[in-house]
Amino acid sequence: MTGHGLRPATAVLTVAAVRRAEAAAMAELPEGALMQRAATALAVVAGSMLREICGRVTGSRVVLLVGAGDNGGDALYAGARLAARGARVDALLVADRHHVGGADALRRNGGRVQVVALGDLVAAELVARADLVVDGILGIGGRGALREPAAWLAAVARETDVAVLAVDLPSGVDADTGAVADADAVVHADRTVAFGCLKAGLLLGDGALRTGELAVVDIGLSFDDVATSELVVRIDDDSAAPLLAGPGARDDKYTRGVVGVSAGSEAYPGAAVLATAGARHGLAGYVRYAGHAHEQVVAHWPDVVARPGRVADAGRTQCWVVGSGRGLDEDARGAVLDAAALDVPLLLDADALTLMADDADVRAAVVARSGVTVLTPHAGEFARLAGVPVGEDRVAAVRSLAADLGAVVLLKGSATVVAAPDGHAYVAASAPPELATAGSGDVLAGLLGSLLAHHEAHAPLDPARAALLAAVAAHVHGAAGAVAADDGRTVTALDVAAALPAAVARVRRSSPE
Ligand SMILES: NC(=O)C1=CN([C@@H]2O[C@H](COP(=O)(O)OP(=O)(O)OC[C@H]3O[C@@H](n4cnc5c(N)ncnc54)[C@H](OP(=O)(O)O)[C@@H]3O)[C@@H](O)[C@H]2O)[C@@H](O)CC1
Ligand SMILES: [K+]
Repeated sequence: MTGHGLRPATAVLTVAAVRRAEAAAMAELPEGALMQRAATALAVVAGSMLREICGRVTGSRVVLLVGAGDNGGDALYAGARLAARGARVDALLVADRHHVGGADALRRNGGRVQVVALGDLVAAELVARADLVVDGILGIGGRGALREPAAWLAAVARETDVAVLAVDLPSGVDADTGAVADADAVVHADRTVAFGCLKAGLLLGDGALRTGELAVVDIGLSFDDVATSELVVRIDDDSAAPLLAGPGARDDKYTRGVVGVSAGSEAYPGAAVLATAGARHGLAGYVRYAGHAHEQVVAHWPDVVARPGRVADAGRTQCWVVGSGRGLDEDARGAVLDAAALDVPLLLDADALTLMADDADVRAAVVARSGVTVLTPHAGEFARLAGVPVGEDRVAAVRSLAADLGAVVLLKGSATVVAAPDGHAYVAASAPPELATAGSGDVLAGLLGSLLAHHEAHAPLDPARAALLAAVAAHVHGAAGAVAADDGRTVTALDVAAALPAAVARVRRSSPE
């Protein structure tokens, strides 16, 4: 795959791919043009932050933390622009070398440049009293935790609560994984301006917690030559909207897709209610339920056709969802094996994943399937399936398990990562923390199964498209969480399900380019 159709806000590139895209762009442009684009965009965001913080740029106090590389260069040139607009700009050099052209530009516009040593109280005072600190210590060239004196100044900024704008990436965060080697030696940004594209470290792991509000600026990088293995596609409203189109005038309930749900049990009827709640709003025209909680399901949702029998006898569907609260007994095992034997897409969640991890025959039956299989583990279930914990590189871990099992894997988390066996990978990173509530995953499973059934009814799914739909479902689920949590409301899984129609409508309203 190539990156045609990607935008800076949806393309998540590895550092190696950024470097190549950067080199290709530079070869076409005058010397330094990319850095000037980056610095211009950075100065615009810094200017708007300063206006929010102190009403104007003129007379505001800006401190640049400047490392050895081009990240520091961006900060220095942006600082020069702010100085030209009347800001009092101090650059604190924290490495043994710096971008000379950037420092000269800053000086020419009236800014000050000084080298800082560990314990330099004048520098600490400048940071503590600044209206805005610009973090140009490390960008995509950074490795590991911040060194001194940068770590110390970052701590001063954290402790004094001064506003921080990170250049490209909060320094101390691993660009490719979001790993933070030392929680005491990392910048905590209020905003981050990323250049050209996203990096996984801005969305995943501890990095996501240090990024603050994220802006991605177009500096003219092309994504045409980015390999699948170097790319993760971030799902936003614009990319999700085309996959959420409503029914056509000629559709009936069957052509819209039939989704089957076998979730819940006598012990856990709630999971059945929640999974079917999600399935009712995922575009399928018909929801079947097969399992022991059929009475509770019908009591909640009269539109769901719910029966106590086996999956194999439930009638035709374009996707089965099996797992949540279904249990681990022989009957539940039979439901997984029945569904695995059908050639329609199959989504396995929760208990079905535990069965798959613990029972070699179940695992073999799932791996041997010809139809598309989607697995939706949380981190604990992932570890049981993979035999190792997720680790710091979530994208690599998900790609690896997807390839091993020949299945689409959706790893739930504050950002949800999805990969297909061929390496196509997606991230949905807009879910509010309120989604971390019991039963929310059951709603997601039903929603995704319904979306899979709907699309399968129109054209047979391949794993890469199923992975895209999985990420779209996670995005819509996140949007529903945000709708449910609006105005500070508390959120239960049923509230998330109830908010799905409004979330779908919100995403549909976005107008792709
Ligand atoms: N991509 C694009 O299109 C564009 C990119 N642009 C910008 O360039 C940035 C990348 O610049 P870059 O390559 O110079 O790397 P950068 O991150 O500034 O510094 C790395 C230096 O820091 C050092 N160092 C490493 N780890 C360290 C640590 N833990 N603690 C302390 N020091 C550490 C390491 O030195 P070493 O230790 O190896 O001697 C190395 O020299 C990018 O993020 C973006 O802002 C834009 O200008 C235009 C378009
Ligand atoms: K930075």
